[in-house]
Amino acid sequence: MCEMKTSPEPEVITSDEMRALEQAAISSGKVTGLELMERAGRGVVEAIFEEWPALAVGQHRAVVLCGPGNNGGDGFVVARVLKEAGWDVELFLFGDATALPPDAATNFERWSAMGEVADIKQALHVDFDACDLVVDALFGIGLSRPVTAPVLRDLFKAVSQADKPARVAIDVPSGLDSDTGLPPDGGSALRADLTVTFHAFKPCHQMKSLPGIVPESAALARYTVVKDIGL
Ligand SMILES: NC(=O)C1=CN([C@@H]2O[C@H](COP(=O)(O)OP(=O)(O)OC[C@H]3O[C@@H](n4cnc5c(N)ncnc54)[C@H](O)[C@@H]3O)[C@@H](O)[C@H]2O)[C@H](O)CC1
Ligand SMILES: [K+]
Repeated sequence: MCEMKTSPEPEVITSDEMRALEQAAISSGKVTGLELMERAGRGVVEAIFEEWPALAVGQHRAVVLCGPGNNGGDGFVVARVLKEAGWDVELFLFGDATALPPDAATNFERWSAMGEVADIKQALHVDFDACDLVVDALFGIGLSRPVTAPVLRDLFKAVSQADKPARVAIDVPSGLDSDTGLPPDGGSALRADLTVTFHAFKPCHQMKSLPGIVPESAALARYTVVKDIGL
């Protein structure tokens, strides 16, 4: 069952509509992509503390999984904000840090000044049941093909099967197409307990079930919340 915590009239927009809104705001000079990313990352942390108030106090352990695009960029912001709050944060990157898009690269640098960036393969050695939080910043609305990389398939299974950690997806549970809510061509998808999306719901957040998805990679988000990023 996928519930959406929403205002009376939940707005739903497509990923193309979201990109157009972001681009218009940036082109108008109203805001920069970097500022939108900062607001997004801070909105994710806010949503985490609202959903799990116990995490808002004291020290906890987070694992942040970053991808090669701006969804990963949001993950670098989340990692930095949690570290600044006194958390123990481990960050793993899937992709080439030198090929990150500009805003993500800036946040890669900001994170690198305070913490390590390990290769995603190292995340397979993490005991996820010793973590309080796993942040999925691998893919958002830019997923363009099935997730088939073996390291990601193995990682998705390990995270999905862990009992302890709160699993939070940034924007979209990775591996799902944000407009269909399904993994393209039977690729893998990462389970989320909470998805934090921005400005408005996307069609994937309405999915009641994921027909045909491989059970152990069930990606159905229990809850989706929308955070305003000032668009
Ligand atoms: N645009 C903005 O100002 C903001 C965006 N936000 C966040 O950005 C993502 C969308 O970022 P984008 O770079 O367009 O896409 P992704 O990060 O989701 O992924 C693209 C990246 O991943 C590669 N890729 C796609 N599919 C696969 C695959 N199956 N296997 C391997 N690699 C894949 C692709 O080649 C790209 O390199 C959005 O969701 C938000 O999280 C901010 O939140 C707000 C500002
Ligand atoms: K994600």
